[in-house]
Amino acid sequence: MDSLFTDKTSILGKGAFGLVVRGKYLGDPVAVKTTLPNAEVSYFKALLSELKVMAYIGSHPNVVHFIGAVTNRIKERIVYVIVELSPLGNLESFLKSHRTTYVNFVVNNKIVKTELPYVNVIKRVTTLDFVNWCHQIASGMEYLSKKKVLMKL
Ligand SMILES: Nc1ncnc2c1ncn2[C@@H]1O[C@H](COP(=O)(O)OP(=O)(O)OP(=O)(O)O)[C@@H](O)[C@H]1O
Repeated sequence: MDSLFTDKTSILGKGAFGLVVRGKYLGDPVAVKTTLPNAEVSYFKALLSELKVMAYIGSHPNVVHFIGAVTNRIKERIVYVIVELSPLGNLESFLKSHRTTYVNFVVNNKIVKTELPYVNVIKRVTTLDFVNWCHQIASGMEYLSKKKVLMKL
């Protein structure tokens, strides 16, 4: 696990105090979240809170699935939270990197297209994807909000 901090090829995300890396669990790719060795205690506590929430939330198709956590070194303030890997990373970066190839199906509040011609071999993001993603996000949020009512944070 200490190689987490040296192996740059597997880094999915890194902040001033947190690190998310690609890993494997039972042969499947996963994301492993931890705090950096220099992290302030408040960041470690935030990760523990996140772990507590994730363990409580349970499973929903539109919420990143919690797999488990490595807590045997918790007294040294080292914890690894293991979650499902989102192969395309975070939505904001994905949208930004696809901005130039986006195909708009709506002009002046009217649907002008509903699909792309078959010749488009490269997958392009369209308005239909946006509608789909909005529905998925809303569905995940609805599940979380129902859970929140039941959880005392
Ligand atoms: N399950 C995952 N699969 C793939 N990449 C991930 C996963 N979780 C996090 N990442 C990557 O690591 C970055 C940091 O993740 P982290 O969970 O610390 O922050 P966040 O909650 O996604 O966003 P914020 O930085 O706004 O808190 C994400 O922006 C994403 O690029």
